[in-house]
Amino acid sequence: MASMSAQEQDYQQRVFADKCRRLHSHLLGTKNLLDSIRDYNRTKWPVHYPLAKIARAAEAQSGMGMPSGLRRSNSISHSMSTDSGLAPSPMRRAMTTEDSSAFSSRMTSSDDDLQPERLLDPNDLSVLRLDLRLSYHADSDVMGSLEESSISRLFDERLSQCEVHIDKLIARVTDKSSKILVTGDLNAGKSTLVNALLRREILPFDQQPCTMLFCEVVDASQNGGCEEIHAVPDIAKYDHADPSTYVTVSMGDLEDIVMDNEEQYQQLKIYSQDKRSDKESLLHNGVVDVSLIDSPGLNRDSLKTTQLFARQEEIDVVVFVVNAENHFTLSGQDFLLNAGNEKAHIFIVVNRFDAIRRKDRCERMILDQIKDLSPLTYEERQDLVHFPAEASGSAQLPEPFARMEESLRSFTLEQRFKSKLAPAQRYAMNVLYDVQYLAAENVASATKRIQEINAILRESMPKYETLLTERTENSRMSESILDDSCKEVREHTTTHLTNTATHLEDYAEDVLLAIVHHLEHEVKELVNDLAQIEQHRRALEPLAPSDSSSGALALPSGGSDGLWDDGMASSITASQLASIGSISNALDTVQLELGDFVDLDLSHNWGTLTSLSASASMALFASRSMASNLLTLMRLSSSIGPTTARRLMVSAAMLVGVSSVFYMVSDMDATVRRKLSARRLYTEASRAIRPFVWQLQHNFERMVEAEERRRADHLRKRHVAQDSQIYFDELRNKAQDLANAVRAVSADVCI
Ligand SMILES: Nc1nc2c(ncn2[C@@H]2O[C@H](COP(=O)(O)OP(=O)(O)OP(=O)(O)O)[C@@H](O)[C@H]2O)c(=O)[nH]1
Repeated sequence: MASMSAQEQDYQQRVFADKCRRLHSHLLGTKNLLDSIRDYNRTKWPVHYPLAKIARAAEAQSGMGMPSGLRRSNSISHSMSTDSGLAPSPMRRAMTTEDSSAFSSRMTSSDDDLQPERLLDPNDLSVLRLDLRLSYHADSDVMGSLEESSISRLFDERLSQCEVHIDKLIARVTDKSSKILVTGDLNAGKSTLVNALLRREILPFDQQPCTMLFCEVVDASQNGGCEEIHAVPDIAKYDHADPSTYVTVSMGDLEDIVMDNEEQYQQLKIYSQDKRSDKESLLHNGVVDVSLIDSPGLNRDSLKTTQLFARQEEIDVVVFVVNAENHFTLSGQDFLLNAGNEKAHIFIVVNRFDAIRRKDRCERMILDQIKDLSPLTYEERQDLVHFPAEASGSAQLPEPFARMEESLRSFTLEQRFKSKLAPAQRYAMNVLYDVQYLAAENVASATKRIQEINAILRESMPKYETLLTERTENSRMSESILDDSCKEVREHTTTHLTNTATHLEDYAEDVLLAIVHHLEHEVKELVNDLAQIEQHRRALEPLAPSDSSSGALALPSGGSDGLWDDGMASSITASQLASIGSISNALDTVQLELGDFVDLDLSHNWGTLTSLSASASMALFASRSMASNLLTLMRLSSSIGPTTARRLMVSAAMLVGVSSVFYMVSDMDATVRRKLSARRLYTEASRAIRPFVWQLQHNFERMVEAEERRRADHLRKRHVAQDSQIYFDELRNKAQDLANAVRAVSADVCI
């Protein structure tokens, strides 16, 4: 790669600044989209996560016979996966499973430097894939076993993580410096390489593993030109202007700290002066501030490896140092596979190559490995894969090392877009592809939901309409039944009572006639007696003085001979009450009262009653031609004895009493008719039946209300689904537009 002129450098600076600005804006847009999805997921529509499809994709992936190292585990157990911009092909969303064979043939090809083909099924997610530690199968209904809310919560967390990562990418895009991570297996020669690039033996090196923490070598100009070593316990809080965030270490103690660090420091910041010119120095080069980070061996322990992965977003260039004697170990392969997802291009330095006897064979074998592990790196192997001889620190470096150094400088400086902006661009693209994919899934899900609800509403409509009709019909019918029932009760009651009253009347009449006959007999007997007495008196008349002054009938009055004493009255009243009480009981069902049958207010009506009874008795006497006999009786009463008169009067009193009852009973029908009017019977019956009608109508109302609530609930859900359909459709379009804009940032990457 030829060096750029000052003019070219200036132009490239401006282009780079423009790309940074655009990418920064798109990253913000992407973050806003995620924010909007989070909000929607929380408040309106739990985002449908296509677990089953992803499970099938995972199975299809494993069915394609990919090497185990190339398969993604179902669980994103590695934090690298969280942060990586696992790049899908622009075509991957359009692919179907039928395309999988074609897909597999494209696995190692590339149509876009920034969009390396993913080793994933098209129906898959990358950045927004959930960390579900499940062993699921395509056939199993995983969604069914997981609460929708749990998925929603996990998805919310994933979105949150993505937003945090985008914030870091934004910080990177606006950062004016570049970080080069030097990594590789234990004792591969990482520290030796960094020292060679710095032309100073700053970092300790040894035949045995010695680097125990990350050592970042930064140009001293970033520390006011002062050479210092800061041991940083918490790199997230580090501020070189705040001494409380680090411990200053002398150059003499550096080796001890690097070799013996026991987790007390996360990182060393080594501010070093490079007295070389900008053209020669990698740290200060006149274009961008570069720092070199030496790291512990990948296979030292998982903790440091994890830390390394977690810090991926801060790294612009990865220099992977591989020991030519060991080739790529498993940990090295794993790193390249994962790092390659975000850092499509890895700068590879094959160390200890000088010690190899069959160099061509070694070179071929290592390149073959690289071809599998990092296809894009392999494609640019001329610039990115180097086999330098050991840099001994002498002023005159071997030619392969000089070429490697120039390539690294060029890769870092001239292709900063690839090394610095591309990871952010790739990550944003992956997020936006995932958003499009999820948006499409949710549009489909919402559409399906709407169709289901429409089907439910359609199917339930006849039932609802029938219910409404039946409610109206029931209301009308129940009123009609009520009316009919009341009429029936009224008629039945009237008939029954009339019959009862008639029977009572007949009975009373029979009793009265018997008494009348008895009385007639008594009167006849009495008349006969009187006739005999008369004869006897006439026979004796000459012997006795005449007493014609007492010709009038003298009824006994007062004392125990009184006919209408209270005892008699109460006796009649009690018997009347007793007989009529049974009727009252029989009529309880319609809540009739005794007073409805007879006028029992005797205290007020007694006078009327007695006079009417007397009239009735007289009428009976008249009808039986007893008037003359009675008149005779009355006329002769003065001449009969008290015993005979009492018999007569008792019989007469009985006649009067029975006549009174007869009157009351004979009047009962009229009283019943008067008091129990048709309207009253109707009202009473209605009052008795109405609660059942109300209950029936209430039950119908409740059924209608329940159905209406169900329908309202479905309508509400359909409304939410329709909103979601619109929202996710718009989201898909926005994500697509944004993805195009992000892609366009790299359009003029080569100037
Ligand atoms: N022959 C040869 N030896 C090398 C080369 N590079 C490094 N070494 C030696 O390999 C040993 C380990 O080198 P380091 O730089 O300490 O390796 P490292 O990868 O930093 O080791 P750790 O940080 O402990 O993982 C040292 O003795 C170096 O002199 C090389 O290119 N050729």
